[in-house]
Amino acid sequence: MEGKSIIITGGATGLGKAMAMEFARLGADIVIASRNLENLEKAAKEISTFNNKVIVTQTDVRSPEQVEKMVRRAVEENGKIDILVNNAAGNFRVPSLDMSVNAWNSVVDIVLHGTWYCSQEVGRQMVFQKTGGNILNIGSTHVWSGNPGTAHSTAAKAGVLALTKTLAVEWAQENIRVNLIAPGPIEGTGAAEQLWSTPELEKAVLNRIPSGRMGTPKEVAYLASYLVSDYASYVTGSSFVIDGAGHLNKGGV
Ligand SMILES: CCCCCCCCC/C=C/C(=O)SCCNC(=O)CCNC(=O)[C@H](O)C(C)(C)COP(=O)(O)OP(=O)(O)OC[C@H]1O[C@@H](n2cnc3c(N)ncnc32)[C@H](O)[C@@H]1OP(=O)(O)O
Ligand SMILES: NC(=O)C1=CN([C@@H]2O[C@H](COP(=O)(O)OP(=O)(O)OC[C@H]3O[C@@H](n4cnc5c(N)ncnc54)[C@H](OP(=O)(O)O)[C@@H]3O)[C@@H](O)[C@H]2O)C=CC1
Repeated sequence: MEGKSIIITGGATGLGKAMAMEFARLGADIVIASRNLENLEKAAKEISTFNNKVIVTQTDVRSPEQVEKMVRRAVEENGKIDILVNNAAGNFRVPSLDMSVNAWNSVVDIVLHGTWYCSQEVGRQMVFQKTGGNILNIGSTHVWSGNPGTAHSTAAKAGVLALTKTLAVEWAQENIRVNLIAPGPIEGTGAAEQLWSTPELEKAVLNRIPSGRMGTPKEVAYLASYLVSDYASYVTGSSFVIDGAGHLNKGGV
């Protein structure tokens, strides 16, 4: 990945930071973008231990203007963009019948609209560069299984899956690959804080996973590294589940 210029939204925490660390270890230059500047600067210090270039840009992906600024900054600093990882997301548990309009909008705006704004802006830049490139979206297994209490996130991630396939087909002629990783529950992340914060919930989540444990952020970062690298040069429009078989029937009677 030496010389590759990679933007990771939500790259200061959780899975985004794990991907940023692994891509940096492999030699890439990293741009991390999210809202909390303190988190961004703290993460940048850690990511830059690999002696590569790390840029932070305070960005709310819900704002097309801020996304445009993020892309401009990345190009100013690194001369181009090779890879975008749409990882920023919001989620919380709320029964569908109690969900306010703002609650629905806040999650759909981050997950679906944010992914679209970033993809379109970066896609335009990649076409302008005539270099091709690739986009990796972070989805979720609950798109297929459903997940009571997170209707906003489930619906938005389903939109991201459909967008992945559509852009893969539309942009293949531009040599832009678009893929998606669908993680199941991963330990030590923002999802853990939002979705299984009590021991009872954690036990219930664990009980559904045939492998008997949650995934780690590093395991997701390894899969991401493959997908954004040239090893995956013929892989586009695909989604990859990483969940210890959690989306399958656990078996037994
Ligand atoms: C389990 C099996 C696993 C199954 C497998 C695992 C699947 C996991 C899939 C996906 C996982 C993830 O995405 S995990 C990602 C976790 N990380 C995050 O969420 C980090 C980012 N989150 C955030 O910034 C916030 O939580 C978020 C609310 C989304 C956005 O913040 P904002 O400041 O923009 O929004 P706010 O103004 O605070 O709130 C907007 C509205 O939402 C409402 N709202 C906010 N939190 C609420 C809550 N807990 N319950 C009800 N309503 C809430 C507020 O009251 C507002 O509505 P009104 O009062 O009406 O105005
Ligand atoms: N961890 C898990 O078990 C699973 C995670 N996923 C997906 O993995 C990805 C990472 O989640 P995870 O690491 O758990 O969660 P985190 O909460 O650690 O990461 C979410 C990141 O998104 C950023 N973000 C949120 N809203 C915005 C916004 N409006 N603009 C820019 N950045 C924003 C946050 O930073 P800030 O608040 O500073 O803006 C934060 O860094 C998400 O796409 C999530 O849906 C999917 C399935 C399971």
